[in-house]
Amino acid sequence: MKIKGKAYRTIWLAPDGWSVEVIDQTRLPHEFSVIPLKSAEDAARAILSMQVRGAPLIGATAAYGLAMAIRQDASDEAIDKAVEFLAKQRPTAINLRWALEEMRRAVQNLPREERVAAAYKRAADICDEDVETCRLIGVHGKALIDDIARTKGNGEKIEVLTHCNAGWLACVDWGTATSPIYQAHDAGVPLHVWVDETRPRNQGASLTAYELGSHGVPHTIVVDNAGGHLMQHGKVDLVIVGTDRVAANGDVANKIGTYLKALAAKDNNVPFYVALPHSTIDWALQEGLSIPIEERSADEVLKMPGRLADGSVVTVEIAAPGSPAGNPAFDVTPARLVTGFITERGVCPATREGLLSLYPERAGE
Ligand SMILES: CSC[C@H]1O[C@H](OP(=O)(O)O)[C@H](O)[C@@H]1O
Repeated sequence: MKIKGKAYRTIWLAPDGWSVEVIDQTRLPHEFSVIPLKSAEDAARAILSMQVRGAPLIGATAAYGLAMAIRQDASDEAIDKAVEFLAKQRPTAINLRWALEEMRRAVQNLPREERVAAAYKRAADICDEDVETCRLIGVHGKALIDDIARTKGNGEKIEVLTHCNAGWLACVDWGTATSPIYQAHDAGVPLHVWVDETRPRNQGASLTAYELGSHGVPHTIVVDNAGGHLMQHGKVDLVIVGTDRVAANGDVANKIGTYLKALAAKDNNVPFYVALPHSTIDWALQEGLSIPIEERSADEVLKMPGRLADGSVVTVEIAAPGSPAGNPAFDVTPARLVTGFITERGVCPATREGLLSLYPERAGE
């Protein structure tokens, strides 16, 4: 997507042809900072610190991290070690493990001297595939928005609520939950987005609002606890969120607070859709409550970054000194609360049968 008229992806090969550059998302929205990643260790650090974040982008970053590791040592042992080192950085998004296994498959049967080129090719393809996959998610999601617009009638604005950031900053481009929004907006569909701030790291207020504002999409930041109220008062026509892992039965792991939004949507008969690429489906997992939920630092709850009037960015304490804090980073929304999935292959019910209708090659797994 474009920032100040310049088109960006979230990760790209540096001019040296072997390292990569990424946008440091911990500096947004106050500072647009591009940082180099020159090793698997750099990639791991960027993933853990959330300089890069979002399931597809975590996978893409790890793919290049592994390619850089293979450039250093293409032995089977080194590859296995680098895969496990990168995979352990964040446990919930299945895209991390998916991308690393895709990379391993791309090189494992090759002679060592061919592995570096094959690794960089697969990492580049993972990025290119993600861009097209997210574009297609937008195509199918826009059709859904068009249907709602027809039902709502007389050109009224479509009100969409989203949680966290499942935008182009969480992917290589387009985003998952935001791709339908961008494509509908660009097609002239009148819409407005309620942006959940998404405590504790405020990916909504800091990243989704930054994205939508840069693209000219009308939006309003709201506190996480406002969503139910907005739905109760008929101010939400559709909820679209992203996901970090979908179990084979349709249960959805996503940013903490998603489950509560889904409960409010169910109670108010608001359609609740989850946008995802194929790489986010965990076909080996039969239900969602066994999805590992990342527990992050208490400091993310107890402290918050902000910009002072002089433009400097500081971190301030926002809680009672000495109080402990819990920080589960994700929750699991049962499939029964999900209206449907928006994927690159189309829209389906949030069931195993629904997923298999779009991915029949997975039957029998
Ligand atoms: C398209 S994946 C976006 C997904 O990732 C976010 O988590 P995090 O910011 O911690 O990486 C959030 O769950 C989004 O829905």
